[in-house]
Amino acid sequence: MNPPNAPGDNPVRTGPAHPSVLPTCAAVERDPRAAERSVDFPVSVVLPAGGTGERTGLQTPKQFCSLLGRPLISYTIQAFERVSWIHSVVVVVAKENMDRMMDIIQRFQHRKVRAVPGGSTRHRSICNGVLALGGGDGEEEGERPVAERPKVVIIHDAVRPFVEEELLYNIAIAAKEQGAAGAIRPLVSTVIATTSEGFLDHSLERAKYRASEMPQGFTYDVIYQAYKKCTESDFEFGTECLHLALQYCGTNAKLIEGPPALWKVTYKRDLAAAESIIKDTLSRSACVITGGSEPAAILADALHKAVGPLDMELGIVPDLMGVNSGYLFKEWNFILISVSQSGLSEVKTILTHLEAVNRALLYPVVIVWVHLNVSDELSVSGRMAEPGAIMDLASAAKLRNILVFGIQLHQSKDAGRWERSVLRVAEVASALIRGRSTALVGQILQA
Ligand SMILES: Nc1ccn([C@@H]2O[C@H](COP(=O)(O)OP(=O)(O)OP(=O)(O)O)[C@@H](O)[C@H]2O)c(=O)n1
Ligand SMILES: O=P(O)(O)OC[C@@H](O)[C@@H](O)[C@@H](O)CO
Repeated sequence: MNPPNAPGDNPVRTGPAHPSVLPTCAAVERDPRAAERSVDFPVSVVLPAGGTGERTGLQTPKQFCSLLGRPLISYTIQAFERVSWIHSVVVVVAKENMDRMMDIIQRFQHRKVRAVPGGSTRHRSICNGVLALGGGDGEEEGERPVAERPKVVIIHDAVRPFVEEELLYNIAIAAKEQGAAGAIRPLVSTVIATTSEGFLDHSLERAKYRASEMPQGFTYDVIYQAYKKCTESDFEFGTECLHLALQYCGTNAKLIEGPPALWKVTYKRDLAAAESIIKDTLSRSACVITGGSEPAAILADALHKAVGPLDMELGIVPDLMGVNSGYLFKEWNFILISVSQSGLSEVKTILTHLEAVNRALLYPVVIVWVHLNVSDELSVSGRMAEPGAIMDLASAAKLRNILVFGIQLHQSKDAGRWERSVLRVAEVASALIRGRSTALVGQILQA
């Protein structure tokens, strides 16, 4: 690949279309390009988060375990507060976690959310959440006027962070029409019944059964009455809200098959899987900033053509001013190419922009700073800022959830060497964006 003629610095978007709705992870805020659905009745949400997460084997309840520096429950809350037609969210947490929950709501600036005390079982916690929507304080029922109660209540385990607006909409509409609705998935394993001695008694015909997942939706009256009428045994041992609606309200829930991403974080491995999905979702696009210089634009164009290793959507711009400031939002990462003496000033400028829009509030932003040495000197540090200054800048940015990594590249007139260097920049930049390893922050890697 020979260095091409300098392309214009027009924004170039390549690769897969930027997801308008992130199917596996809530975007920072409601995506204006997401299909705008309207719901003409009030919908509220109950997120049961009062468990201890015993099956993870961890001290911290799984809903509070961090994924990319942010508690799992914050991702789930975000998935709901970005939906414009959802009126309010009630998070139900154990009393001993109430302060922690309030801190999360405040720290991550969650809106439409309030926390109420949970119960000793999942059903008791969900019931407390439903009572809170009716005007109670989460333990005693209140008498909020019917007009102020939600028409539909969506119930969703707080440890299921991957939920799409489209499914929520379908569940809410079906719940209003049928009284109850629930998400289902095909069974992966066959269900069998055992004898008391631990032997196979019989197996169920898998094709006739489905796994009951979340979200589920109910008209407020159905779920309220179901909890009013259910037994202590239901509260103590039950796991299925749809069953309560059928048993105590005669309501057959409408079942809606959801996407594979509905799974519940149950075991420790599920936390790692969830973080990996979030990392993948956040690594789908990068904005390449050239500063308007010709050598940088040539490199940017070469990166744009090296789509293989850098398998992500690229936008190429000279700066982040004017219309280009749009790249400061959503899930864009940044590849900043500088050829100036130190280049630190360009990094400082982009850091200022990112902080001005509070972009790193909900998840870490990656800046890969590529220092293109166009001088004849071969020395690595010939024209670059002192490594110490770079580390100081990157360490300070890391405290603000912005990860700055460096790549040193020497422009070569030898076509073959240049091509190899460009591919290395693409590979290293891709690995840094996808890996988001805080251990490499401030390091200068060689391309
Ligand atoms: N008393 C309880 C128990 C569970 N839950 C919530 O119900 C959801 C699904 O329950 P589960 O996955 O079983 O969570 P835990 O009970 O915490 O897990 P474990 O059984 O491993 O302790 C979780 O968000 C959990 O926090 C709750 O609100 N109140
Ligand atoms: O039983 P657990 O408390 O682990 O999880 C709750 C699940 O049973 C529940 O989320 C779905 O099956 C839908 O009811």
